[in-house]
Amino acid sequence: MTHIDHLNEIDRVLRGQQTGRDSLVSESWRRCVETYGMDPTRPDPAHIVTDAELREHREQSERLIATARSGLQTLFRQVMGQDYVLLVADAHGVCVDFFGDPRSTEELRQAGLYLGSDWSENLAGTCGVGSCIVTGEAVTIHQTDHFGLAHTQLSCTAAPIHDTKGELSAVLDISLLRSPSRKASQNLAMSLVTASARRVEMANLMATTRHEWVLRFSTNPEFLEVDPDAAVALDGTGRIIGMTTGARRALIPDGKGSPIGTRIDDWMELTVDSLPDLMRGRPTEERLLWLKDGRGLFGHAIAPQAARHSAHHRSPAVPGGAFASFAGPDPTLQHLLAKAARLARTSVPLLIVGETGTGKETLARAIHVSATQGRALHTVRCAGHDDLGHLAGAAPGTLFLQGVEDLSPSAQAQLLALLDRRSDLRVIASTRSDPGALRDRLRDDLFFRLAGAVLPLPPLRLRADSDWLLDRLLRRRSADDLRLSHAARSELKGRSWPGNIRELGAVLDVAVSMAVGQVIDLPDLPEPATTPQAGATVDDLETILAACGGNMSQAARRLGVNRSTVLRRARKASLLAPG
Ligand SMILES: Nc1ncnc2c1ncn2[C@@H]1O[C@H](COP(=O)(O)OP(=O)(O)OP(=O)(O)O)[C@@H](O)[C@H]1O
Repeated sequence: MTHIDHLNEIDRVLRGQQTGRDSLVSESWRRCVETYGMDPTRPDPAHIVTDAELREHREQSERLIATARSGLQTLFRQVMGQDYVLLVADAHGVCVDFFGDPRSTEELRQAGLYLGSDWSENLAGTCGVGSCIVTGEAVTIHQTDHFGLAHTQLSCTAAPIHDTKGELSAVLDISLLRSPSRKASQNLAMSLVTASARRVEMANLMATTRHEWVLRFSTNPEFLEVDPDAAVALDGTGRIIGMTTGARRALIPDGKGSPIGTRIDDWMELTVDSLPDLMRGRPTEERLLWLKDGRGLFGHAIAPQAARHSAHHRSPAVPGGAFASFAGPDPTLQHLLAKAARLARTSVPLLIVGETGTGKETLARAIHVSATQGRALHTVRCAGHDDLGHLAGAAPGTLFLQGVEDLSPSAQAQLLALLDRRSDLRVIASTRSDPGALRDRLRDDLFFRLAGAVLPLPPLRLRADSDWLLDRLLRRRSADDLRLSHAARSELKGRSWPGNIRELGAVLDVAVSMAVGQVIDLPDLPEPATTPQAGATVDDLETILAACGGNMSQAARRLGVNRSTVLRRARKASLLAPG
């Protein structure tokens, strides 16, 4: 095509005629003339920013460049034999990183394929980087797709790189000074550039969200762990706080809106508590995720890495990582978690003791996750499980025995034999019985194999962090920041919760669906499922009073007695000054 033909075609496109050009290209030509006032006949030289400006652009993209570099070097090695150059432009269109054959430096520089060249559409006209920035999509701008006559030899294929919030942060472009005339010759370039952009986004997400859960997913189980399609980062309540472009596309196929700030269970049949089931160690085919619209994907969860503390900061009171979201400001629980975090790194068998629904399994998973990144978690529900033969070939990792008091005598014997053979299985057991009663139910030799260290989880009525827990459970259930009225909060804090956190969760499920507007009020709460038990020990009374901040009426409601009874018992137990 001659220059005259090119100018004629632009003229025809401007007059609304179809010339067979991609609509993306003809729209860009229109913008060049009608919005930027450009003239295709004027030979526009490449726009190069000054050294000082380039330094500034590079400084702003520094982290991205560092994250992207090794992946881009690999990409460059793949394409350099075919005379491609590779450039990274920032979101303004300025080339901030560049890989090209040093022998062609001068020719490339003249074509504007060099550090500091500004490829924004309003300066360079229709071009790979500029059109990618305007459309937000991967594009190939091939030869005469370019607007300006100076660029009609080039072929440029560019893909956007978004930051973890979905904002455009850079453009990756591979260009050829001389290419075959068919645009389809650049299809391979398009696959390479989009795959590389996806990997840069993934590397950036992993580097910036180390202390959060990351859920990676893929339609293809074989590539799930080596090169997943997409990923989201989740905070401890399951809110999406970071994503790759692939994740936005998978969750919102029509591209309207952003999943940032929403909860993962708005999109998938999944809660943050089930993430440990998706960790490496379980066969990939079993790690299926279901999107709410029925599509299936394979998932791979990566647990938060514990925050590193400096030596003088190693207070056992603030365990991080998987333990961080387990409890709020309750000194007993914080102490327990610090102990659990230390024991997690050992092979000491652990026995977690607590009433139903107090979080024994949740704690066992947190210990597993923080101790054995990527190893298997085998959960055995001991009630009704008489044959443990299937564990003989279990992969190394954690063996969680849930409700160990229910192990039959024959299962106890099998378990002992298994533990003798398999030192690569770390045992965590949970029980609702107190350790004395458990010892009566198990063989002595087994009891002592399991109870290396005992971790007692307090029932909800004795926890001092009920405000924290209420807020956490509520955040996980409502996307629109529902609040509890003062009366509703006080009523919930006053209940005795025989079903503990599980029961509280179920009550909040009802309350969230009953609430009108932004506030959950008393009438939105379901009645307690059972009446409270009045027979509290002196220890319980003291702890409940402390957990209720000394509030006699709240303590009375938790215990199911009236206020004067609490007062009388507290005085009798010398918990209050007489008077
Ligand atoms: N620290 C926590 N924060 C939020 N939710 C929690 C916490 N601990 C437990 N839960 C929730 O409470 C419910 C019960 O937890 P879990 O199954 O761990 O209890 P459990 O003590 O093992 O119960 P059971 O003895 O009846 O099997 C689950 O839905 C879990 O997600």
